[in-house]
Amino acid sequence: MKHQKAIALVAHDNRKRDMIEWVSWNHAILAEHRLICTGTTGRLVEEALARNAAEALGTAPVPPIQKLKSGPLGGDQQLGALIAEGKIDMMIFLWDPMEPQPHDVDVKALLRIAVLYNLPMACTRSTADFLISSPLMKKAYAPALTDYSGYIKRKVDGD
Ligand SMILES: O=C(CO)COP(=O)(O)O
Repeated sequence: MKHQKAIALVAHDNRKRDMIEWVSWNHAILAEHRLICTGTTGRLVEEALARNAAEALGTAPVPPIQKLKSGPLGGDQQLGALIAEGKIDMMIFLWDPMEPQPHDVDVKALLRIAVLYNLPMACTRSTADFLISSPLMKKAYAPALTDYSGYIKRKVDGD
């Protein structure tokens, strides 16, 4: 991943306030990167950053924001596919530990694929603070990937 990072932002409904506060607080740093969000999170993030930018009289630019579908409508899966394609550099995913989601399987799949690809990922605001303030944010960085070639070449019934 290069200096400018593709940062995925996702928050469940009970965590959206946290996400909005976090992006507002980190507006200046986020402005140096690209944001990819699930639908509703993206709309709220965009509105919050636009509000901030207006208050700062245009001195804080709003970073480019790509909005995927809403999470339960396929957005989590779209994001998972982008991770598998190597198009996401890090993810802040504030998921709700107190309420089951209609798309629990998609949430689990997104978390799994992020771990599979050794993606820098924060699921709490405090970890997000550590990630965003890491010196690695300003550098190129290549997460070590597990070699799955043995798995890909394995013999299966029918080979
Ligand atoms: O459901 C989500 C993540 O699992 C988030 O989706 P929204 O950002 O569209 O609310």
